[in-house]
Amino acid sequence: MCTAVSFKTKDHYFGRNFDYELSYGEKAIIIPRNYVFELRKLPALSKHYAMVGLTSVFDNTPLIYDAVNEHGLAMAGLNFEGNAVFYDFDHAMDNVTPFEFIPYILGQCKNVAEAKEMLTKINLVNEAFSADLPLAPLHWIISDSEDNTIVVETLADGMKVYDDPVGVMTNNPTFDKQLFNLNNYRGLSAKTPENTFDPTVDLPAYSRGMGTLGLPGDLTSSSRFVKAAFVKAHSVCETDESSSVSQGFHILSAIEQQRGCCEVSEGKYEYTIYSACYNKDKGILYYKTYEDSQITALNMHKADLESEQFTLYPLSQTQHFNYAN
Ligand SMILES: C[C@H](CCC(=O)NCCS(=O)(=O)O)[C@H]1CC[C@H]2[C@@H]3[C@H](O)C[C@@H]4C[C@H](O)CC[C@]4(C)[C@H]3C[C@H](O)[C@]12C
Repeated sequence: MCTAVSFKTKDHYFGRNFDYELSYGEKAIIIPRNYVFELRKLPALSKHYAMVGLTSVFDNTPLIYDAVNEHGLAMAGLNFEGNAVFYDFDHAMDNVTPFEFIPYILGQCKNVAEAKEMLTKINLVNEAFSADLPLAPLHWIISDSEDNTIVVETLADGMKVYDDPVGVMTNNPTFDKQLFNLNNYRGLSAKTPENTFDPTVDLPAYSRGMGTLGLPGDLTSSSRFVKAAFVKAHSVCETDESSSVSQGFHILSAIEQQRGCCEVSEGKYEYTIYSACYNKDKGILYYKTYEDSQITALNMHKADLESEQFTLYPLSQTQHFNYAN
């Protein structure tokens, strides 16, 4: 399971939990403007926007999970098992493989409006990276520095591009159903509710937080969608960078997964391998891993963005303690 959330304070942020039972050797990456993205069905992208993100690398090729580009457009791929369909080659379209989709969009679009325009020409073609790395059944969230957010799903009846008014995406079911499900929680509130149940009966508010009674806390993708949307909608925080990034991780921690609670096969557990929080305006990736709660920051603007080589940064996987004595 994974969850992505966009939010804003003074700047605009985009966060993502990467939840899974195994790692493909994820690393942080800065990809400069002149790195040549070879494409399977289209001419290479030899000049494009720079980006910072999280990726695995196979055959010296970055296969990006989530990233933000130098114009503040962010994108992430999340599992969409059983729903994602990729299509046969279409001569009338720009055929892009699913593993090329994130760099293809972030390399060429400044914002969601440009991405929407580009999506009208894209056919996500059913070609895997290699025999060892089959097609990943993903859907994608794309969010810009004006906080416009869309979700892209390729279903049996074609590509759907949904406006995402809550700025949240998880996994199944399809996005329209996820959004509709929020209706079931429209009565939830950060405030203590009045007794409308039966005002003639004494029903005292015996606890704080009674407005959130019924907010799901389980690990299903539909519950995580509701919880992330509620927490984001009610998030209150100072607008400076430190407070905003801290708040971003607090939002993500509301739907993080502790190892042991979701067994996906005998002895294998899904857990939050990393949480990433991007400042879209400043091109900074902040991340934490399951093993290291300290926040690591990677600022793309501190790299040479005119270079032709990407730079990889191993994820920190040892806990950093602040010893008080
Ligand atoms: C499984 C990951 C998504 C995490 C997630 O959503 N988990 C929820 C599981 S569930 O719905 O609740 O069951 C996705 C995100 C990015 C994916 C990877 C990236 O797309 C890059 C390559 C793409 C290759 O085609 C397959 C390997 C791969 C390395 C992918 C493996 C896997 O599908 C990843 C790691």
